[in-house]
Amino acid sequence: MQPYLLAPSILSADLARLGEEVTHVLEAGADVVHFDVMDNHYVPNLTFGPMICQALRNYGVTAPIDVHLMVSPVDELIEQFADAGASMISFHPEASQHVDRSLQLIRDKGCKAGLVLNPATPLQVLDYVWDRLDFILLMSVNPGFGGQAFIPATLAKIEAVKQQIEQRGLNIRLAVDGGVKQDNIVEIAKAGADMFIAGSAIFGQGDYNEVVGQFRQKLATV
Ligand SMILES: O=C(CO)[C@H](O)[C@H](O)COP(=O)(O)O
Repeated sequence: MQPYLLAPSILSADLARLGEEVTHVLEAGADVVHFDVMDNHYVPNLTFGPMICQALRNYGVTAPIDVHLMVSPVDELIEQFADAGASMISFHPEASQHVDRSLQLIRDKGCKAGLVLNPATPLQVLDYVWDRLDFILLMSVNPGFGGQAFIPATLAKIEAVKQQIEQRGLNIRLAVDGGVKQDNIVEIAKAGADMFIAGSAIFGQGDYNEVVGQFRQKLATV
């Protein structure tokens, strides 16, 4: 497993120039494109559908696209995003009527499968589906908007999930999303995360070589 993955969230990109923005951030050394799908139902905001994912593939983006579904229900969009070029797909357990089936569907469609836990979601939702998971995404803000502050209680949760992954001897990536910045990424990595989703700390912050380089330098110290 590649040690640390940096996944810029396009929620904070200049959407009028999305193809260029994504290309630049990948050229600067980002690993994964994080795609926040919001339906104005599960969360009070509305963003991108599968057509935009397909448009990025048509534009020439070959990096993994990580689709975070903040929608309910989930199954139809799992199929559509997989067909549109997604590489990783995650959803919130409370948004699916049949979590086990939705996770299986993601793998059946050839993508990596993940569950997303909100800050107040207990870890018990992971029981009985550990073997269906390629990654777990811990939200460190409440979902729906970029630019929020990291919730400090998430650090203990990252440690607890990491411990369970190790105790079970599983090969599951642990991603953290929300309020991830240059000044807290080391603490988040030390707690056990190995994938970092950052929107407002990357897009719109000037030279992406410099910004992505700062994140990389911080991670190199862990
Ligand atoms: O899932 C999200 C919001 O629901 C975003 O990915 C997340 O908040 C990243 O944005 P920022 O880095 O600005 O906090």
